[in-house]
Amino acid sequence: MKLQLALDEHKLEDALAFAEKVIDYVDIIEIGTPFVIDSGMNAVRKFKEKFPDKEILSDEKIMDGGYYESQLAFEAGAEYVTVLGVTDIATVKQCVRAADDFGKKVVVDMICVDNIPAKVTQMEELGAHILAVHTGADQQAEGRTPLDDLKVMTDCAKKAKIAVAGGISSKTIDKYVALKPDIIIVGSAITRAADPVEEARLIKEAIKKSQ
Ligand SMILES: O=C([C@H](O)CO)[C@H](O)[C@H](O)COP(=O)(O)O
Repeated sequence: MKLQLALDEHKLEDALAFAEKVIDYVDIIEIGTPFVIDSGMNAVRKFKEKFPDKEILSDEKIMDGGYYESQLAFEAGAEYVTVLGVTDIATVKQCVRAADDFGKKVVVDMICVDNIPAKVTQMEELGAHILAVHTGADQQAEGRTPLDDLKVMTDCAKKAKIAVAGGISSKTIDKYVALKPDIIIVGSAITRAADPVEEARLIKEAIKKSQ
């Protein structure tokens, strides 16, 4: 089980310095969507240069132009790119084609997908590598969590790897690791913590204990 650190709100130089502090606990560094909007593929390149042994995810949440937008991430050094599960199947197919051409992976973000079992079947049929259960920041603000969707996903996914995101912290991590996803994604609980290193350490410890 890997820990993915989502960097959403930092500027590039601050993000690089922040990541340095917690890097020992992190397997995948996510260049989060707001960060991609702010710094683009330059952030992916800079993170890959500074942390060549870590995997990088470019959280583009692709909605169209699947091949080209995936290619941008992979050429910049990302191992993973995200596409939205709610988009047209043609776009997901193009992302998967790009990932296969570059030897990289596509993560389908299931945010706002209503029928998770049907979408899982469709995504697995077209070869999506990872499916991410995701309760977005605005949904979290209304009191929602990704736990129930993760249960549904673990019951129906047969071959894709599973990731989960949405307000997970050291206080809630045990409920998520118990369902054995392949990747746990944590953003604000670490980046906004009073002590980010301790928060990252506690989360990584819970992951290790569950294995
Ligand atoms: O994908 C994300 C969100 O849509 C903002 O871009 C976050 O990176 C993801 O939800 C993880 O962050 P937290 O929910 O703060 O843990």
